[in-house]
Amino acid sequence: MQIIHQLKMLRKTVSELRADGSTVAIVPTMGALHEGHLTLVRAAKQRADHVIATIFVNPTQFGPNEDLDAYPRQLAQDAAMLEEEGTAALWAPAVEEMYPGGFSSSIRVAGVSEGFCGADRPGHFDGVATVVCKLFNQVRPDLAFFGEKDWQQLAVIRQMARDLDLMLPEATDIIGVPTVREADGLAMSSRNRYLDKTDRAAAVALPNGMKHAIAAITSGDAVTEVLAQLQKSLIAAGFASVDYAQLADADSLKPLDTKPTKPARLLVAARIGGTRLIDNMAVPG
Ligand SMILES: Nc1ncnc2c1ncn2[C@@H]1O[C@H](COP(=O)(O)OP(=O)(O)OP(=O)(O)O)[C@@H](O)[C@H]1O
Ligand SMILES: CC(C)(CO)[C@@H](O)C(=O)[O-]
Ligand code: BAL
Repeated sequence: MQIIHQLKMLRKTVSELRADGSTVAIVPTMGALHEGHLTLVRAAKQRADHVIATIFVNPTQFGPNEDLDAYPRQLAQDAAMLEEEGTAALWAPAVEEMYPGGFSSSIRVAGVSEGFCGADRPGHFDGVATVVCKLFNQVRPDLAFFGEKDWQQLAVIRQMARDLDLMLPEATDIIGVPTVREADGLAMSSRNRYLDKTDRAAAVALPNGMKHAIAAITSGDAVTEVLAQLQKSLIAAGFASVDYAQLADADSLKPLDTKPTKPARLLVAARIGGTRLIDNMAVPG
């Protein structure tokens, strides 16, 4: 597996991989890889001849008081895991390679980026959309794989790709991969490693509370009461605060206050021991 830090070299590698008509899939990440990321790589390998993984801790998607500096960086370990999965190349640019001096563009995806994490993390999805658009232009993949764990991110990327003509038939098809969970149900996330033992044990209240809430909504309980109860149960379990716990249309992410009549999503972000965890689950409509 080639580890590439220069855009010039990336372009050369991509054209070599494509020379015989092979297809290329991209798996964008911020590194600190876990089984969730590797599942994306495996899904990509099944659908494309070659997989290019990217590792870039993108400064423009972090707010001023967020964990940009603390975010785990372990390139050698990540590279070994990707190599094991048969990844063709790892694109790991430095910040200056991605954002050379004078960089001054930004992509804003209105609507779908505005509530939920977009409301709690101003500018976050502008940073995500801009860097993902750059990654697509740098690699020009046939397929791109993202996790459903970041449901709103996936919706933002799909909207951007539609709006800016980045999707098939001429360019990139975007594939969402279901959330990979720990044995107790907690969604895998690089940030789980911030949790101490007590908070890690308490964090299981998030998926458990969500499952309970979905069962209650499905059986006809009032949505607003169920969501209020979910928030209370998270605080009782040891979460410090709940940024949002909301039912929404699965595609448009428009909030819903009543039992859904078409596929919906329960989305939650909550903080425990200084760590912000997100999760989402399907709610049948
Ligand atoms: N548990 C998971 N299951 C499926 N996909 C995942 C999972 N965790 C992350 N991904 C996906 O991997 C890609 C890279 O995500 P990222 O590197 O931010 O990892 P992360 O674990 O989500 O980290 P963070 O703690 O920053 O949220 C994204 O498309 C993300 O949705
Ligand atoms: C898509 C992404 C790699 C863009 O930096 C990031 O937001 C992530 O890891 O989910
Ligand atoms: N997994 C989403 C990237 C972020 O939280 O910045």
